Amino acid sequence: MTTEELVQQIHNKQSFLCIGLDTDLTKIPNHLLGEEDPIFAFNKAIIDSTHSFCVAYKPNTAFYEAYGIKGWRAMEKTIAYLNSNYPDIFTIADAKRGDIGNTSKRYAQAFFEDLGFDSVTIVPYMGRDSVEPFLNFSEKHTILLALTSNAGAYDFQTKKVEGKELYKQVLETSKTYANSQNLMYVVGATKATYLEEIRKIVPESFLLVPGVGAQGGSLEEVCKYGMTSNIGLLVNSSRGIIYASAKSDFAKAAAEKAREIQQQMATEIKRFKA
Ligand SMILES: O=C(O)c1cc(=O)[nH]c(=O)n1[C@@H]1O[C@H](COP(=O)(O)O)[C@@H](O)[C@H]1O
Repeated sequence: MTTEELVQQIHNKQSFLCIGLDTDLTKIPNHLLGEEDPIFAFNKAIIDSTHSFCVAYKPNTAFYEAYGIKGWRAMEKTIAYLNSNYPDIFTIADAKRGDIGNTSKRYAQAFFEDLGFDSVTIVPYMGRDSVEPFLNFSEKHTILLALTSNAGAYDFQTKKVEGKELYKQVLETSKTYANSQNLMYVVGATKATYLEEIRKIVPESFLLVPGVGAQGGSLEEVCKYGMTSNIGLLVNSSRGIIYASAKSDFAKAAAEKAREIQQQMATEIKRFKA
């Protein structure tokens, strides 16, 4: 999917919501456990009930890999279901990969070609040759961790190296990579005030912003510091939406939660344009 198509979808739906499919068998409603593939059954119900309120879905691969071959199959079925039923939706494999060049190339093939995701999250620590193999794919997006939402982000990402914070170096250096137009960045919603500085370095890039909902980040602050004329934001919530209810009404409850966030987003878009 091109960035232009993503922007169009955001305007059409008045939403820049990404729903995280962090599907956990210990949290899904009991009645689904008797299904042949409970993870896929849960995802399908969540997708069918929420798709009109969001523009992206982000399965975090850890939640699938944890169940071995069954989990991987459920992820394959989920992305195939999205691609055939809701082809306008942007898909993110939250896999946080990155390795030496020839290995990264294989990861890129796995997520972009075999599974058919639009994007994948990548750890920048191994540098240029670990990221560029992902950037080679046209109409695919590489989402580089810049400043993450967790407390450990302060261990390295905000530390100064040669006078500049590491997350700023990640942003600046990655702009020199081949095909850097295919880059997006992760910035945690819990670090919204940093967005002002981040926008000075990447004024137009799309940012994936996880951390509203269960982690307590503020949508209003994210928009205040991070929104651009193309919106430029994909704000993710996982647990706060998909586990809104653990009963048989789980899909309806998720839709209500997603709709609530979509309406806040529509207000933020209006406020920005005013
Ligand atoms: O790359 C991510 O998506 C990510 C980066 C980050 O800095 N913080 C973060 O929470 N995430 C992911 O975003 C999701 C957040 O889930 P909730 O806290 O349940 O909304 C999880 O899948 C995390 O792995």
